[in-house]
Amino acid sequence: MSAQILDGKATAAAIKSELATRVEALKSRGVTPGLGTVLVGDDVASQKYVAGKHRDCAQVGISSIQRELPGTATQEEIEDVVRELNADPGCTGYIVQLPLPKGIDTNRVLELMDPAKDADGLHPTNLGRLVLGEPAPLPCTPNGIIELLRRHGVEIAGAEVVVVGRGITVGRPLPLLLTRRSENATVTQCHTGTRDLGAQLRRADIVVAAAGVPHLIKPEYVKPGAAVLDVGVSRDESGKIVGDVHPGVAEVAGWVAPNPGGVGPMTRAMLLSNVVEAAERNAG
Ligand SMILES: Nc1nc(=O)c2c([nH]1)NC[C@@H]1CN(c3ccc(C(=O)N[C@@H](CCC(=O)O)C(=O)O)cc3)C=[N+]21
Repeated sequence: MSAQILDGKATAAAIKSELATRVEALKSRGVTPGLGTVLVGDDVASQKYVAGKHRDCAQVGISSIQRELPGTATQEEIEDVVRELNADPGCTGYIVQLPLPKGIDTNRVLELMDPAKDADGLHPTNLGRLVLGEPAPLPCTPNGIIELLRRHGVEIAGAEVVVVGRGITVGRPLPLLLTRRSENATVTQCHTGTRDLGAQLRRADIVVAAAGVPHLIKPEYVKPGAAVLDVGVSRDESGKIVGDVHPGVAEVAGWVAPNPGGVGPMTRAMLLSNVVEAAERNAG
């Protein structure tokens, strides 16, 4: 028996069509949401991601603001672009595509962003608001994971969730979202220092693999029927994406989020959602 698919591509398409309706309503009130991207350097993967985000914007009716700087850009030049987008009334929200080139102080750039325009939900002020339970734009990948589970009817309340990874974009913030009263999951956070990963994973109703270690999650670690979401993006010699979840897991799990086609498209949909929400908030 093979697992059912948590279809991120189809779910993201449904969310985008809902967002398009909300954008139309905003436009009839004279407001057009705008998403800005700041891309520094010529990393091919980053260029592809950013291009994808602007394609998404076009589908939903959000206007795109693209800023590109060469890999030789200085700290001051990057910060000037951030200040410019902070001041631009046409820019509802924006992201600084990560990673930034070596030698750039990334945290200094991110802290300079206007938290109200933080489409990633990763500004220190907004992460702080998440801890405090105050309204704020939510981190896109964790929010996308919850939305993907919810829209497939996977029960989160009362579930034992094991999150593998402690990165800033997924592993660290995801447990904060899952343990809110509105989600009510019980969460264990594992990482490369976890003594017996298999023992932790075998208890899990939901596994989120965000460690960036190819095929870390083996079939024998997975409880039959569990939901397993693969957020790992490593690449093999030919440049193909290799996830954190071993392909054999699909024979044991009840649900799997494939990679690609699972969490990635949801991340992009939640980015658009943060921009539309910010525009609605501004419109009053
Ligand atoms: N400030 C910032 N915010 C980010 O959100 C951010 C970032 N920097 N830097 C890089 C990572 C990576 N990331 C992805 C989002 C979607 C897919 C995605 O949609 N992937 C497709 C496939 C894409 C392919 O085949 O290459 C999928 O999973 O089906 C992938 C990767 C966002 N990131």
